[in-house]
Amino acid sequence: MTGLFPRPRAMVAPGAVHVPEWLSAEQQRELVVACRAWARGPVPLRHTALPGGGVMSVRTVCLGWHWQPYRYTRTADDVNGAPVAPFPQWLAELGRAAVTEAYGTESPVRTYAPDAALINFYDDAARMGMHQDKEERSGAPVVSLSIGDTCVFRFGNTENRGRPYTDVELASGDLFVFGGPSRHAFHGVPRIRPGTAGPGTGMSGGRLNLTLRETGLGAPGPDEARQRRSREFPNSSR
Ligand SMILES: O=C(O)CCC(=O)C(=O)O
Ligand SMILES: [Fe+2]
Repeated sequence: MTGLFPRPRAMVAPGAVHVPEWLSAEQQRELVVACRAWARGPVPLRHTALPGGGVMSVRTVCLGWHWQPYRYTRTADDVNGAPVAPFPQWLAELGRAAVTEAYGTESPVRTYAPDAALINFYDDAARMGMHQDKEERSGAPVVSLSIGDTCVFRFGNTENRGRPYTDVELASGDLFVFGGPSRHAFHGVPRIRPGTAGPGTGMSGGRLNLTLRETGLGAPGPDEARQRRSREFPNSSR
């Protein structure tokens, strides 16, 4: 929702860009509908079990690759063993548009090809501790889209969970992209601000966040396939 005061676009750290109100109201509603369908399965929205025995307060479902602490798999072995839902082409295109918005058309990340998404649902009490997104082998940026209640998003440094960090209010429709020198910055969500979402999202409460990532784990790309062919058929010109 457009507030009383415009919230300016900001470079929070080198490579970390906050673009307020990037998604239109219609895009937000469409994403909410899509997330509802993904939350129904084949893998349900669940509190991720942590190695120490606890569970995360956030509920999560994945696309493309299933994330569990601390790896990606094609099946949700810590939930119901089902294959993870596919990562749709339209979401990859939205991810490319987000990266172009953050870094400009001249940026080499025009080739951004996200193949995994974590869809996180936060109720009023949910939080996410400071962590790095580091199970990906690709150095490509992470694209984060927020819908529903505003949260405090803490964006820190690449060394440790503590200061220096910057607290950013992520509201419905906001885009946050972190790549380059900020790709492995610690970040987390210390607080949700209940009841702050506008009425137009189709959500009755809580906060939805989608992070899109390039895992670097997928099927071999053209270069890899070509190298393999030339190993197998050394006289081939391809
Ligand atoms: O909810 C957010 O804004 C951050 C989510 C996040 O950091 C993650 O899923 O790894
Ligand atoms: Fe993260």
